[in-house]
Amino acid sequence: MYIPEVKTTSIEVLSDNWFTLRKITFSLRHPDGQWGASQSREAYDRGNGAVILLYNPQKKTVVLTRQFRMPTYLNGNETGLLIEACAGLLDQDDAEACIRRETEEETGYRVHNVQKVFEAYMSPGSVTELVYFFVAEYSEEQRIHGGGGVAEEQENIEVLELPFTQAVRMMQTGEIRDGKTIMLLQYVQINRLLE
Ligand SMILES: Nc1nc2c(ncn2[C@@H]2O[C@H](COP(=O)(O)OP(=O)(O)O[C@H]3O[C@H](CO)[C@@H](O)[C@H](O)[C@@H]3O)[C@@H](O)[C@H]2O)c(=O)[nH]1
Ligand SMILES: [Mg+2]
Repeated sequence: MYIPEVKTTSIEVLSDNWFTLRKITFSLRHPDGQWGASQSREAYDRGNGAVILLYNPQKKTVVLTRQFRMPTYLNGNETGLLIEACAGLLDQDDAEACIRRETEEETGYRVHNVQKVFEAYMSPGSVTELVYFFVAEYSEEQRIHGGGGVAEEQENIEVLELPFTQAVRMMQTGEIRDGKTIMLLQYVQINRLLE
């Protein structure tokens, strides 16, 4: 594997509103030692994220959320509503602390053991974000409120508890079409956590 040397010649901030869009101009050194031509790439920095799938081995159910996602509304999702596993941006927290907080805010469950299963860049050509993936068992006793997200942020998150078999069907029909959610549902399938 050849690891290229990178020479960054400029970083321009194109937008710095809620998150930051930068244009980076750079060149890479080829295996023959020659520097390649200068190239530019835009990179959208919205920090890193974490996502969790809650599953109940007794009931064979999972907890998902439904919320309005403007970028999907702009691109073919007629209602803008998207079914997703609970997720959030890291802020200053580590990934596990973040996902515990988000789980409580969005779903109303206070989970005990959370297990990290993998991490992934979700859009590596354009978005810097690295997402940390977790699963956790949940039960009714762990429910401390109805969930719904942070009111001041107008999150309006609906909490869905579905039979796992139904969630799997919804991936096949396209009713579930969020990447991180599909990855976690498939993790549960492959590792037979609900059989
Ligand atoms: N005002 C304003 N608010 C924003 C903007 N972008 C996001 N927000 C708000 O910032 C909050 C972020 O909520 P989190 O729960 O921390 O993040 P998330 O939006 O659920 O993100 C998760 O899902 C994303 C999509 O799959 C992931 O990309 C992300 O990593 C994370 O997993 C939400 O209330 C969202 O509406 C913006 O441009 N302007
Ligand atoms: Mg969220």
